[in-house]
Amino acid sequence: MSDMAGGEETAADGSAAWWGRRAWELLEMVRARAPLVQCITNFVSMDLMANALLAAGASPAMVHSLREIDEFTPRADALCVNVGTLSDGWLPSMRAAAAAAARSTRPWILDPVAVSASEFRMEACLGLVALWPTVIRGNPSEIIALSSACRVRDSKGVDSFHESLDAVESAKSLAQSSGAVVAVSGATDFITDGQKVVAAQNGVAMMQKITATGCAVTALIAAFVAVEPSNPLEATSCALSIFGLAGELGMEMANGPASLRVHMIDSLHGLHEHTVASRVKISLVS
Ligand SMILES: Nc1ncnc2c1ncn2[C@@H]1O[C@H](COP(=O)(O)OP(=O)(O)OP(=O)(O)O)[C@@H](O)[C@H]1O
Ligand SMILES: Cc1ncsc1CCO
Ligand SMILES: [Mg+2]
Repeated sequence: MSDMAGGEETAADGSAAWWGRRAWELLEMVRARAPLVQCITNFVSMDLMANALLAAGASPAMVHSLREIDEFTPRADALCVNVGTLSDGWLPSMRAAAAAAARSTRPWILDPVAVSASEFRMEACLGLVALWPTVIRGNPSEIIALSSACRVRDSKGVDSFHESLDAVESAKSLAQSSGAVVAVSGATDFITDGQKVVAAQNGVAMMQKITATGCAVTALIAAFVAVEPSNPLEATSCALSIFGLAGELGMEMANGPASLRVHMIDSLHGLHEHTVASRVKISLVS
């Protein structure tokens, strides 16, 4: 709960203490409400994504058949669409679910994995961006590529070849053109609504050595936006920071990527108010 003692920290004023309390408040809301998050995601990420959502207190559902969308998507509290292992068969489900979420005023979040890998992927992502995602979260190369809507010739894979700071201007322009909050992950995560820019600095570099940590944090963003749909900028910033904090705590017990994966999930599940309030590192950049 927000502690207004002192009186001066009543808004997103950029103070670390305010953000720490806000992150705890939203995590508590996720734990209390257990939002149902529908995930249409890649085969690599399904397990980590579902377990990260469960550890945070949300309720994951990997539902992707076109025959279930009209019935199921309006009942979900948020939708996460991830094009990591995109195929002709799944794209219609992604489009239908995004449209159904938008129609039922449910937040939906896009993860444009490796958007520059092929024209098929780029066209698919541009089509999905046109369906009004609430948030778009990608690594720097993905956000730069999607923002400029052209292929990045030096990167064809799912990993990023850019630093997140390089992508801030691209993120702002993508946010302005799409109407979505755009988040770029990295050593510092940057989150923007096209005007304000927020930085979230939790996390450890080893998280990049576990496949699908980015996919999992996108799903966590969906859970946070589900409980705070009126403020996707704050919800997205807090989700990224909470996930990074779980990585930091997990790293204290890990020997490498495989054990970090396990300890990160345990840490996400066990987060306490004092740890969140004192270790969340979020600030308003501009
Ligand atoms: N150098 C770093 N230091 C600290 N945290 C990092 C670093 N790089 C990435 N992270 C964190 O790791 C998580 C995944 O981000 P990343 O940019 O690797 O996503 P991604 O490339 O989409 O991953 P994937 O495609 O494997 O799911 C995020 O929570 C991000 O904050
Ligand atoms: C490795 C990989 N390939 C397609 S999706 C995915 C998971 C990380 O995005
Ligand atoms: Mg990714």
